[in-house]
Amino acid sequence: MSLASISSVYKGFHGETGRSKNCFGRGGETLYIKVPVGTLVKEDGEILADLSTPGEEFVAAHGGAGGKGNRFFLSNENRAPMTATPGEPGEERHLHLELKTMAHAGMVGFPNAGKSSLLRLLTNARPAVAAYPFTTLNPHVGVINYQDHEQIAVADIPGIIEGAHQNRGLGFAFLRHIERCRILLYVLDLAHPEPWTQLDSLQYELRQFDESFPLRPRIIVANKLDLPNARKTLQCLQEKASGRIIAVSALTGENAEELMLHLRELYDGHRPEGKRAVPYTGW
Ligand SMILES: Nc1nc2c(ncn2[C@@H]2O[C@H](COP(=O)(O)OP(=O)(O)OP(=O)(O)O)[C@@H](O)[C@H]2O)c(=O)[nH]1
Ligand SMILES: [Mg+2]
Repeated sequence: MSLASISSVYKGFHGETGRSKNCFGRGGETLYIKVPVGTLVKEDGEILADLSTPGEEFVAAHGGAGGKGNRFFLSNENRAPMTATPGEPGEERHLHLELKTMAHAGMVGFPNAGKSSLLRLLTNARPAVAAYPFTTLNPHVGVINYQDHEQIAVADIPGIIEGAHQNRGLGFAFLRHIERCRILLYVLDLAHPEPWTQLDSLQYELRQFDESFPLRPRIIVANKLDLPNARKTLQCLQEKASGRIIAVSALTGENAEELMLHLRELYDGHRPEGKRAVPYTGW
């Protein structure tokens, strides 16, 4: 992802004083910020602008009015004016620019569910994996490469817990990184005795953030299928949750292909009768 480019232009009247010296009226500079996708936030946290069109420009601070150069004072009476006036100071502002992650699919799940492990299995990304919660502190994006050269970008964000919308755990501000994801992967942990409660909590937290989240195409991914009691827990989960559940093991790679194919189906929007998505063979 390219970083924001910041450009500035002088605003003001350029002039000359005397015969040889150049001088600018002291007007400030107008700062233009060009970002891929991001949010400009004021120091007090107020969102100033949501820049959602890649490459959109935003005037972050206006330059002051320029001063008048000596040419301005040129007249019939005064053919060589030596006067110039200072301009006004420009606007000064401290802004934070938060860049949003862009991916086709976003993974949400409780800490330790195995989101980062899955991203490592499916893509070229290498986020840290560890047996403690909140290992992931920043979003990561990996790309799944399909045999027909189609690519699907998947984002892994820090874990969400119950009450995240009230700032529990790491809060749910990270959800803004998957705001633009068309597809959501709910990653559940089959080591949890009741993963369906995780699903309910996740859906609830997501709805608090954005009403449209629960309406997006989703895949329920039940991870850690390799664990001893996982299949029994999976059966209960299938009875309690609606929609297709894909059980996988990020550890052994079991059913990873099924997950990738289903993701591709959702990505393509539909699967024409009789035509299968192209399996991934790069691993
Ligand atoms: N047995 C087993 N362990 C797994 C599997 N997937 C992940 N783990 C383990 O679960 C722990 C957490 O995995 P992570 O991938 O870091 O989990 P996460 O969801 O990214 O966690 P946070 O970043 O804290 O939200 C690690 O010890 C992994 O080795 C799996 O399929 N089977
Ligand atoms: Mg992680």
